[in-house]
Amino acid sequence: MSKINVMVNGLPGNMGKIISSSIARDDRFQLLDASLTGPGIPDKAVEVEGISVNLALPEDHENALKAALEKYGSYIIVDYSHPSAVNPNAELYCKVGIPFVMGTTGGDRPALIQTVENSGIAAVIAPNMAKQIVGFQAMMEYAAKTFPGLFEGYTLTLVESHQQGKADTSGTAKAMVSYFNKMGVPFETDEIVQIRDPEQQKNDLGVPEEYLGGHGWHTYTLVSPDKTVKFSFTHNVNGRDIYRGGTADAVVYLSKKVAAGEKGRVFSMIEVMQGI
Ligand SMILES: NC(=O)C1=CN([C@@H]2O[C@H](COP(=O)(O)OP(=O)(O)OC[C@H]3O[C@@H](n4cnc5c(N)ncnc54)[C@H](OP(=O)(O)O)[C@@H]3O)[C@@H](O)[C@H]2O)C=CC1
Ligand SMILES: O=C(O)C1=N[C@H](C(=O)O)C[C@H](O)C1
Repeated sequence: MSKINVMVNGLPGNMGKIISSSIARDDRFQLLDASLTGPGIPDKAVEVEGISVNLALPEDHENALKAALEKYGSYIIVDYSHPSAVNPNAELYCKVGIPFVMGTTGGDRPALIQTVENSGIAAVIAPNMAKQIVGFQAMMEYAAKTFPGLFEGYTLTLVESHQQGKADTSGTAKAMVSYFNKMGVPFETDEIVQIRDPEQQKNDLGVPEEYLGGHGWHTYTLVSPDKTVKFSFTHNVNGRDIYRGGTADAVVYLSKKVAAGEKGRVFSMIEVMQGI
């Protein structure tokens, strides 16, 4: 079976490094020797598992995508870049005609979906590629659909902790808010409590020292109107390894959808995991 060509954008960032390495080591995929990077990156190339990956600055992004088409023919993009890049990168992918997996959070999410739906390509878009967290999301989606208003009158607190350099509020947390809203809890994403102070993370939360630079901790707490009942849901991720498997599954899934002729379609990670 021929390999799936994959361009990982967002090198030399945290996720760009870990995902490109994972793709390069997986014999289902061929990592492309080019990656779109950000304006602040001085390096011309980075080495990934023995592959010298050329880094294209924003002014060269379109040329880099087209050059990769010339060199590799078809390929799929995995984007783990920056919230500010979500919409412009997606617009460029759609303009050049490259299907993509968008792991980057933030940006204008309704506009992101509209861009793909108005295009001739397909995409997988998900704020969290960890399959177990996607499974939890699916449970929340089921509860919200099956028992709307379930937590009417309850109050929600949502606390998320990430590494100090994280550019945005947790996209995972924002996605979960919509399920609680459907279950009768009025809550706005600007009420999400973000913890970014390493000392607080280490001393108060108990984030292990070695993961202060890369973790994603989320706790959702619901308390009844008379305060006699409390529900708490927590998912704490240390490091970034957990995102590898879901990202690979999303690439394989999208490749099959492209081969089936899907155009103008956005797929979620729940659909990827259901294989539908
Ligand atoms: N879906 C999921 O499961 C997960 C999603 N994420 C998300 O992935 C994103 C990246 O996270 P992380 O790797 O930690 O962030 P980093 O800041 O470590 O890396 C981001 C990289 O992208 C570069 N960049 C900036 N603008 C562009 C652009 N227009 N095109 C390509 N690259 C660009 C940055 O360059 P510069 O330094 O110049 O800005 C930087 O090198 C975040 O949105 C995060 O929330 C993270 C983990 C899991
Ligand atoms: O920036 C991160 O690290 C993560 N970002 C994603 C998000 O914003 O939800 C997923 C995970 O929490 C890690």
